[in-house]
Amino acid sequence: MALIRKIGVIGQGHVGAHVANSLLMQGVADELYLADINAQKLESECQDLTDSMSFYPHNCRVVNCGEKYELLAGCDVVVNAAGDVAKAAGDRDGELFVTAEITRTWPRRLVDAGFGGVIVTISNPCDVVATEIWHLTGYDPRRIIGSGTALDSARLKNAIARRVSLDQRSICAYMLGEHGTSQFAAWSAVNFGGKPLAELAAEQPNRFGFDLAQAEKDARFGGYVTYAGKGCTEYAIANAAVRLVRAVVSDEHLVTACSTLLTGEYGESGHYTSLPCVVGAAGVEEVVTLSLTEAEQAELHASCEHIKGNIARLTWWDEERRPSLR
Ligand SMILES: NC(=O)c1ccc[n+]([C@@H]2O[C@H](COP(=O)([O-])OP(=O)(O)OC[C@H]3O[C@@H](n4cnc5c(N)ncnc54)[C@H](O)[C@@H]3O)[C@@H](O)[C@H]2O)c1
Repeated sequence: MALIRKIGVIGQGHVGAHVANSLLMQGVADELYLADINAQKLESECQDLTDSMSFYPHNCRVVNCGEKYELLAGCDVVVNAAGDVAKAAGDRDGELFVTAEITRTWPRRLVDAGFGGVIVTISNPCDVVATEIWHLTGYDPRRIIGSGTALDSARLKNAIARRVSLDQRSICAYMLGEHGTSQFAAWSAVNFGGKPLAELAAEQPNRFGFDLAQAEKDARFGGYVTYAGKGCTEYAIANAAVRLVRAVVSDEHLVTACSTLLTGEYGESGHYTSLPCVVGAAGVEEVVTLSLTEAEQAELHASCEHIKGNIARLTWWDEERRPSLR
């Protein structure tokens, strides 16, 4: 019996539509289940994707699920990209009350329909939404992955690669903490083929002794550069999310930054944020705790405080938790 890979995408805006296209371009899905409250947009996206089927590497059945989230219950992975990106123009937190409300709709319906897969959630503020999905579903937290700083880490590699003239994929570098402005570069962990950045900077200061603060700023605010001219960011986040989906469906045990529930790492617990994680069929299988410097740990704590502050703004949170979690 052939394995049928079923992937769902909730929200067919800029990001969700690119996730769908990227999944098909990379041949990751055999069946694609798309949902959105905007019936016309959804129908148009389904038409455009199926019109492209002759050009994708594999055939795929595309299912228009409308708002029937229950139809996604058989998926191996569901990607959440529902939101209203216009509200995030100046700050991702601007979408807090919008995405928090949206998240009160679909997760329970997936639970009640017997969903047994992994959720990759993109919608902002990413760490808060991931925490909320965990609270509302009561799932094993490893099954809920926030895309978190997977994207920001790619932006950091882009910023470093431009300065040192190396392939981005050959650089090990992480932005950690919140997928928001409180994220930070874990410079102490940056290495090239196993050689730490600090050693290279001492040996070749002209090439590797670049301005760390400026490179970090490029990563932290790269999304706003993209947003400024497009009113959204789409290619990089879609590819980052599909990378996570591939790691799950192929049980890759991929090491990547992503947002996961903290359970005591660096003294933090009870909410999602990004650390390097091992991602496979079960979702987040392990969290990699780095030997962060004291200054980096202070940045992580500040980032966690910001996420916890946003969670505290959602006053209905406790009443709506699933009983098993009270
Ligand atoms: N985590 C990241 O790195 C990252 C990067 C880019 C965008 N984002 C976030 O991803 C989300 C989507 O971004 P976008 O540019 O596609 O936004 P968008 O406004 O273009 O599209 C959002 C889509 O969600 C749909 N939607 C709203 N409520 C829904 C519901 N209850 N069920 C199903 N669909 C619903 C809308 O109809 C719309 O089609 C936003 O929250 C955005 O901030 C996150």
